[in-house]
Amino acid sequence: MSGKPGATSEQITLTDIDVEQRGHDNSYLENQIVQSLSWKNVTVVVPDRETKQPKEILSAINGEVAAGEMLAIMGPSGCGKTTLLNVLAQREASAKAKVSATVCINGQTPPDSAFRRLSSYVEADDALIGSLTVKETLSFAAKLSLSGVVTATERIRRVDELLQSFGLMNQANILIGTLVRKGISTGQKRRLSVAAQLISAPKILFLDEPTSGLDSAASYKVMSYVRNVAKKNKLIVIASIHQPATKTFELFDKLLLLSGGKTCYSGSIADVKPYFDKIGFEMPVQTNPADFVLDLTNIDFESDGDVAQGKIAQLQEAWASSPTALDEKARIAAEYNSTSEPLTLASEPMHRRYMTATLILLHRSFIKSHRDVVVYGIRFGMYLGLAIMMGTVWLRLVPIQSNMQPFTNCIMFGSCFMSFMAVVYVPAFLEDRMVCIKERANGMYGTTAFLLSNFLIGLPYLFIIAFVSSTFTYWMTNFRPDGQAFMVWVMWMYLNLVAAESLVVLMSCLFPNFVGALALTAMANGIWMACDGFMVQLPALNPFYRYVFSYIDYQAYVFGGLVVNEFGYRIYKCAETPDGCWCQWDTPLKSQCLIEGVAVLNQYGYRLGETSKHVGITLGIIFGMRLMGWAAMQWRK
Ligand SMILES: Nc1ncnc2c1ncn2[C@@H]1O[C@H](COP(=O)(O)OP(=O)(O)OP(=O)(O)O)[C@@H](O)[C@H]1O
Repeated sequence: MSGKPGATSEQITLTDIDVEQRGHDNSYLENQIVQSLSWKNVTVVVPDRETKQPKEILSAINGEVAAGEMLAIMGPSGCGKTTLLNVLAQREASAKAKVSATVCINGQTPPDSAFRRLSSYVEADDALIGSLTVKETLSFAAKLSLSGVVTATERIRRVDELLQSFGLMNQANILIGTLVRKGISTGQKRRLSVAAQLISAPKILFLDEPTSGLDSAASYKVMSYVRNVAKKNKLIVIASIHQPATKTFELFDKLLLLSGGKTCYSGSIADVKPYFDKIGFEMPVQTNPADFVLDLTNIDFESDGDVAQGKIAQLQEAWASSPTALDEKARIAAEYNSTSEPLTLASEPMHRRYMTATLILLHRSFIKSHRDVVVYGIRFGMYLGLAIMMGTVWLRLVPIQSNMQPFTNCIMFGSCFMSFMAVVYVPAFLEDRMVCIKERANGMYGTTAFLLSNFLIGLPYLFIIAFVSSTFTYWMTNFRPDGQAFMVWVMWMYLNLVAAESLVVLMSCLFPNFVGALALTAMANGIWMACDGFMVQLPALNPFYRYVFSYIDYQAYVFGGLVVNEFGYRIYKCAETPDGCWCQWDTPLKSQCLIEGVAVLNQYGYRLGETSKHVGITLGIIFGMRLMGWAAMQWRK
């Protein structure tokens, strides 16, 4: 973005007090800072997907919106609406895009941080936590953006005001809805998404397709709530919108119509018809103006491509040379030239207070974790079922030679399957991640607070799962009957679950879509299972798998730890034969027809006395996976 050196007029300073002082008489939402938002020469060039040559997807777009006005950005699919909205909101326009643009508030180009404090962006798809109620959603948004900035009483007042303003008072205590529990309607979710972004009192609101997926009645309702709030508080609203009904279209004050990345109209809604009549595209009476302009600019379904392109070029040229366009350009330039003080921001960016944010997120995750069965409930049930199944399949094994292999198999099955079943966590983590991405982009908190709270909230639940499931498997199977040995078993199972969940988090951060994350986690589990030393003992493992995977295979350390726990300190009876006794392994106790379990450890290459080292390595692997997950989320910013 281009900046402007040496400016002179009123300086915009947004302090904490500034945020708080919005009246106890007036609404806190009231905008007394931003008089106008304008932009000139917004041009975006991307390397074309096929030819790799530079391709202009937005060309020299100008526009302006005053306080209290709502602007609709419209045009056929692919005309550049979202790209423009992203540029105006100072977000990444498109992958590898080169952006040249001047975006001004009151004629000044504010620093990015000031711009972010003054604006909020509501994305096309709602990212809400389904297990929270409507009121809780707003309360957490308030805590995350305003803790330490306004008092708790003021936060509650803001939440109530927003519930009232968006017609959500009657739904305040209703859950938003999860995969297994129906909640509020799609239109109510949209209103809630907008309301949640208003809690920090932005002066400019960007809405990406706020009515997508809604019928015309619900679309009208959403936009009329937005309009009422915007008018009452003099907010600027800029929304990209598809095919609104006449009533919804008329809620807007201005239209910016794009086609092929260029402007075909920019101005008031009231002037749409006169303008198009004047340039020779007469709008029939009783026609929805939104439908009319979209039909005019959409050439996707035209049979004669050259004629259609010619029509679009005619519309673009007509606009570029129109007196209205030239006036608008001159006005924006004059406003830009008349001011010069740089904008400053007095307070620290909110996400710096990550300890506070971590605690608030922990509280929110706690509510989600016990209300939403998908998070831990389903896993608890599955692990319990698996534990009982294992306990009954390998029921009451006595310590005799012929049961040494079944004991080993049970350890292998338990450690691998416990890890594998963590894939059930993928959808819950992806929901949280999506919410985090949006809240982070609006400056509410950072990746560290999110991943730290996500890690901490899992620890007690995973311990409960490990303890309860181990209680069934361990005692029903008849592993070494010793309280301390049981607790060592629980510890390894716990580490296994924490590592498995860390793997899910890493894969979901690297490939944040359901199928991708699921497939990769399953594949990684397959590799860990194959290289954990049971299928092929480590000395015999192919060097590639041995050196690339086996040393970072947490399942290998878990399997080894459990095998040592069972066989390191137990004696088994050899098989009785008609000739007396047959021992599979020679150990010092052979003369007594007994085998020391250590023989099994020798077979697998495990040694006693390495538990602490292996616990340390497993903790290191867990830490490494979490760190890589963090890096992946930061990298995808
Ligand atoms: N790397 C690229 N190579 C070629 N074209 C690209 C590239 N990146 C973006 N585009 C094009 O830029 C245009 C603008 O995309 P954008 O998402 O802003 O459109 P839109 O109007 O919001 O579309 P929709 O209404 O369908 O969401 C699209 O036609 C898109 O195909």
